[in-house]
Amino acid sequence: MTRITSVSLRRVLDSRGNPTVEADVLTESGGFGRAAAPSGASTGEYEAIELPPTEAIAAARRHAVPRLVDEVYAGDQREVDAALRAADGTENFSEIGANSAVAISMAAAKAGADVLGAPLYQHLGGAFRGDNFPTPLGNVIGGGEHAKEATNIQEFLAAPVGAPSVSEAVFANAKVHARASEILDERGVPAAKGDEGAWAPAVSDAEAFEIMEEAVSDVEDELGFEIRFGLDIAASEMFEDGVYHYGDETKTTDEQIDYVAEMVDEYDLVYVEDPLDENDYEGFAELTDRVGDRTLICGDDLFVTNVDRLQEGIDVGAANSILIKPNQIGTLSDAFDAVELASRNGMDAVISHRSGETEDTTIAHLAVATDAPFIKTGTVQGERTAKLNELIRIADDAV
Ligand SMILES: C=C(OP(=O)(O)O)C(=O)O
Ligand SMILES: [Mg+2]
Repeated sequence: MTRITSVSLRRVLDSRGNPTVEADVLTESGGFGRAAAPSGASTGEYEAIELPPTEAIAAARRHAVPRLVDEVYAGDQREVDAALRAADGTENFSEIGANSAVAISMAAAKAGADVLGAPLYQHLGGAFRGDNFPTPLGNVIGGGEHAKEATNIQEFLAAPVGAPSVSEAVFANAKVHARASEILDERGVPAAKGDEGAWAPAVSDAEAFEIMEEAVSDVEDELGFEIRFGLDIAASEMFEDGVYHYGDETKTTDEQIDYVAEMVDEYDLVYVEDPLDENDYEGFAELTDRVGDRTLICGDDLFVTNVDRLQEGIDVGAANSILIKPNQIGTLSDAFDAVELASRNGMDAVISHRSGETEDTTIAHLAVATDAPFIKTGTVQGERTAKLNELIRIADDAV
């Protein structure tokens, strides 16, 4: 029933106005799935290769589509993803593009779910999924590669850890975002928005910490449940010539570790992503050793959703959490392998969007399917609310 009968690929717009790859997968019994590849700006050095969409589409039509159509069952995700890997023939999807691969992989999963009449999270995660929901990490203030002339730290993320439901968590983050805007106004600081819809004011990181603390605590008082915050430092983007650049100032690796450890304690941070350069496993391990008992130290550019890099990290205790971005590795099977390796080693897997997104909602289902403790998918703005609203629908069982 789930035999694939057609795979079509096209260029569509992403949230930055760039073209990206969208895939439609049809099965013999009329199952249909559609998915689009997201795209990063602060991409990790070791990510799978994103090709220009026109090239990725042409290569996938030539190499992948003939291996899928009439050959593979959409209901068998491992078979779909193995066909994509075989069609590509490289380690990093440089032949057909991780953008074509991930779009097809996710579209096939949706087509498989459609045939079974099951919601995607259940098709991917099994019948017992759907009772636990991830806490959304909401990007409230940011800069780095996502906004010019704003903070050095890429993302200040609200984390409504005490929210009684996913819906209340989603609305809490929106309130923190709105409160941060009021505080910026009170301080006379104008703020545009960055790629993910976070405020991108020209303030120092120190001031952003203060604003976050105030916004989070005001909304916590108003709503009556615990809200904390966290960071994506995206430190690889700051690391040049052996030091971390904060505007005109620099920090050595030891100073960076001290700084992050101090911020964890001063602000009771619940989550810190990419605090150090993507090649610095030892630095990650030292920081995790210092503060890993009270916060999540998460590897994004460090691990790039790749089981080999994750295993290296596990071997040295480099983090206690991994960020999962399916397009960093190219297929859902590879992303699941990374989640499973993390969980077998007592690490949390956090599911994430990219800074360039579409209205695709696959990651909301992936987070529920994998029982993720957190999902990072923005706070406001259509391509972010698409995922957040999908989480609310899943919780409401109305998908
Ligand atoms: C979402 C992120 O940004 P990008 O997609 O630009 O890598 C991130 O770094 O976690
Ligand atoms: Mg990151």
